[in-house]
Amino acid sequence: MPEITIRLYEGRTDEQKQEIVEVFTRELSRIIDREPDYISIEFNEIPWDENVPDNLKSAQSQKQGGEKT
Ligand SMILES: O=C(O)/C=C/C=C(\O)C(=O)O
Repeated sequence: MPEITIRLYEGRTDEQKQEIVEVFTRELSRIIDREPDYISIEFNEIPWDENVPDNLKSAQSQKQGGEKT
């Protein structure tokens, strides 16, 4: 079965992951002409390191700030 494994930093939102699943499933299905039900997407969430992007750091700060109020 076609399977995609995506490495992502921890902290990506459920909405982002859902969109990734929808887009990658749709596009792989289209490209290989295979029903979407056969396609599997796995997320491999990795700890932050020195390369974590600023937009993810900002999103986490805003989220934590929002949780405190
Ligand atoms: O380098 C990796 O294996 C993974 C990187 C992940 C990101 O860049 C991200 O989640 O933005």
